[in-house]
Amino acid sequence: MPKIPKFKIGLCQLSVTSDKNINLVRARNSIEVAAKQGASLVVLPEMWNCPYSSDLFAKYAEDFGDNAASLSFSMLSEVASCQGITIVGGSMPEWDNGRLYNTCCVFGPDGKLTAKHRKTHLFDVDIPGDILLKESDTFTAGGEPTIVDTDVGRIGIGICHDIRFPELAMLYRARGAHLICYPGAFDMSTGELLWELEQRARAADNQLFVATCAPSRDSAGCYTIWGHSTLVGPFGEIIATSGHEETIVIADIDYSAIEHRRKVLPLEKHRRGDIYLFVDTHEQKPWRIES
Ligand SMILES: O=C(O)CCC(=O)C(=O)O
Repeated sequence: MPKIPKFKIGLCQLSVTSDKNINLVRARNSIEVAAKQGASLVVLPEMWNCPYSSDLFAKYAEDFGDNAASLSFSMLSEVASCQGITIVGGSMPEWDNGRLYNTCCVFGPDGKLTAKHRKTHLFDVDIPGDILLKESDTFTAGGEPTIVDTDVGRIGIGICHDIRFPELAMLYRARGAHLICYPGAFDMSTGELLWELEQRARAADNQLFVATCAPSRDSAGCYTIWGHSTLVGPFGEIIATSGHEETIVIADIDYSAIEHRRKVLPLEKHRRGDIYLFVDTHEQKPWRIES
């Protein structure tokens, strides 16, 4: 069990502009307000410091290896330590050795980086008359799942399209995650139908908490964002959610609900591994839990 079984989470749904400095100031303010309202874990949206636009990712990207040069990285680290909170830092475009990644950095209450997740499933989509996007033209996909022990429990990280893959969430559950955080930026075409469904499915199937955080609809970028940052409990129930405008969702998490749900409905015992295979990639790859 984590050090704090009960705590408040803050989901900062931010309006992203084309001015990175403004985005940094807004994100910092929002994190501070969430912390003042009692949040010990704050989650930011996918691409909170850069408009969601393939032609801009490279321009806004920073190299997190050289902390001093990365304004966004330093800001998150500093505000985490000033407020004494854990931050799941949404995602930002990252340069590393000439490659561009869509990356989520997690910071502990001492301001230290505890984990880094690079979006593993890139969003390549072509729905005629609706949406055409090929993230893989711009980004390199991350090669690893990311699970991290924090002051507020064991957290698995996914970014947006990663939520569509139940296998990743199953893996996090198998490794003892209490909560999966998915910074995301679903657009209007798949958002209305699937954003909530995917979150509730990942939470209900795995009997754990799922938190998502998106930019607000008025954000700059190449497509219109659905919004609706949400916290879902281990029975698939929506605990708190938002509309599409800039806001902060503050909600209580009580991890004893996980134990309770798993006791009254022991899905792990019902699982029929004899008729289907749950491939635990732990067998194939050494597993690393960051802390
Ligand atoms: O999977 C989807 O429908 C949306 C994914 C997405 O918007 C993203 O990964 O940025």
